[in-house]
Amino acid sequence: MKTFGFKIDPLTGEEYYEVYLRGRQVLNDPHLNKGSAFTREERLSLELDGLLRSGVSSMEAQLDRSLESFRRKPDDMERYIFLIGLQDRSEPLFYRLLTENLEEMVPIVYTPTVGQACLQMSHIQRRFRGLYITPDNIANIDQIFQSVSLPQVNLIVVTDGERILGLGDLGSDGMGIPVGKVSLYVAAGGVHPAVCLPISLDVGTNNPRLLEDPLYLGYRHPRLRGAEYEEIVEKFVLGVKRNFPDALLQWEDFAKHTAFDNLAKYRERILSFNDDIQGTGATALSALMTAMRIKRSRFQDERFVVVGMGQAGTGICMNIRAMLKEEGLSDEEARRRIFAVDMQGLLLDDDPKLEGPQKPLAQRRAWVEGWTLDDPNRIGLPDVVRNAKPTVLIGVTAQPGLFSDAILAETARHTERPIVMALSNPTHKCECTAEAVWKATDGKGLVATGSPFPPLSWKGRTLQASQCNNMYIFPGLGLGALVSHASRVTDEMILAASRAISAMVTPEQEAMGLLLPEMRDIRRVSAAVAVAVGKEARDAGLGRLLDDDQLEETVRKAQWAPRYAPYRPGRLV
Ligand SMILES: O=C([O-])CC(=O)C(=O)O
Ligand SMILES: [Mg+2]
Repeated sequence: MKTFGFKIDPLTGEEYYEVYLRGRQVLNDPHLNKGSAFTREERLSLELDGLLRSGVSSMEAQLDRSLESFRRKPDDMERYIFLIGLQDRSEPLFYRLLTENLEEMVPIVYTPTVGQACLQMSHIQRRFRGLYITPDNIANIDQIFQSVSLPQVNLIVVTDGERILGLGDLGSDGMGIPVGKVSLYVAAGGVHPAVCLPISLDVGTNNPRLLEDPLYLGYRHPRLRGAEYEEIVEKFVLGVKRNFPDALLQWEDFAKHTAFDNLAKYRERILSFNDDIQGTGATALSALMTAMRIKRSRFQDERFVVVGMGQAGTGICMNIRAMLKEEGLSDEEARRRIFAVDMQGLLLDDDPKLEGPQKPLAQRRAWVEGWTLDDPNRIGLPDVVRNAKPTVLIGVTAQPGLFSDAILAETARHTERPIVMALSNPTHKCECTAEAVWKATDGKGLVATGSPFPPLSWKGRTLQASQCNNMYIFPGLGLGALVSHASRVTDEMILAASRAISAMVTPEQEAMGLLLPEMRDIRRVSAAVAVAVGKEARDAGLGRLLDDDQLEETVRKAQWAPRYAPYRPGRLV
């Protein structure tokens, strides 16, 4: 049942919501509730008289009150619970507070605190948000989708919870992630909250801690695998296509194999992308593009060590390879510059366990013949760093401390300005701290991390690490694909997004070592990404035929600024 619709008064041109609820139902709907800010007229017409205290607050006064409550909370988890509570009471107020305090609040509703929240989700759960699809209810998917009260659905973020950040299988406790991603779609991208739907595809969990926890709220069953798993995903995707034909689907925090399989299987069939492979890969590429500009270097002048061949690591390697080839290198020349390391050590071309996407990334055995090794049977990270002399070190392993002081010092011996990207989330999974890189490089290292780190004063300068997080990509990518009516998300659109982000880093920011724009500019960044994506979609014949100015105007208008719309009572349904 729809609770409201977007309307324009033909007489005055006024935009308003036509509201189909009355009384306490209005107050219980987070899209509609304005709390003490309902005007006297709305209080009468929507039957709220007597349900609210007499005073009428402005949104500004409500923001002051909310900020006061937020800052009174003793720790980040309590701040998270407070903000989710506010989101459940009033979305416009929550989003206004979030957009006005991005740097303070994004680390709470998103990485890293959202990770802590997911670890405890069944213990801190308040209201439920979005949809929970399980093997028990998949047969009713049409009914479930039809019951969504949003006026329309354009954006879906779905997880099956098997690889939540670097925290592993959290079952449907992982729903915090799609919820957090939607919060950033709205706050950073400007997508309207009433078109966004987070979904948990809850196919069970293999996490014994959850299966044994009496408070666990998910589908209490070992994970579906193989054909059973594929069938539920297929039914889910078909259900999305039938019920929300204009929606973009974002795959989030699946385990590696299902992430690659689902992306390959569905990217041509439904407008979709995988945030962890493509989003993280594209943000890392942006950061590298900026680093090349700072160092006045080219990709072909660098040697890249990438540790952790999961989704992000593979996506990053594929992007680096694409750039090397764009600079004119052959396949073999590109291969020589990328050292991909996983569980087994350096990937080598004669390894029978190599997976499909890893094959072009493996080093030739003959090329490493002369290397000095700690153990002749395995080429570990220290061996790679000592012999390959990387200029770029990228970690996506969820192994804290992997980039030890010794590894950083060895890297710094061979290059003055190493680029170090410790991308695992949340903070306690990071391969190294930003400070450790600066210490090892006398403040010269260029650093990006997945979770935020504080700046550091170093010999009279302020050094900053960029938060290399897919939040720079996905909100604008989604917005651009949607407003340009793209039929699918191509690699070229994502590359255009990477370039747009890097182009926004100013020379002053570069001087501080920043590789990505600052978070306070994220809405502008998302707009630039959306425009770049829309242009690429148009030029490839996959999107609307708008000229550049029209595209910019469309994106500008699409970005919702959180505020209360005026309400008028609609006929009750
Ligand atoms: O959510 C984040 O902060 C980045 C991300 O996608 C992940 O780590 O899986
Ligand atoms: Mg993710």
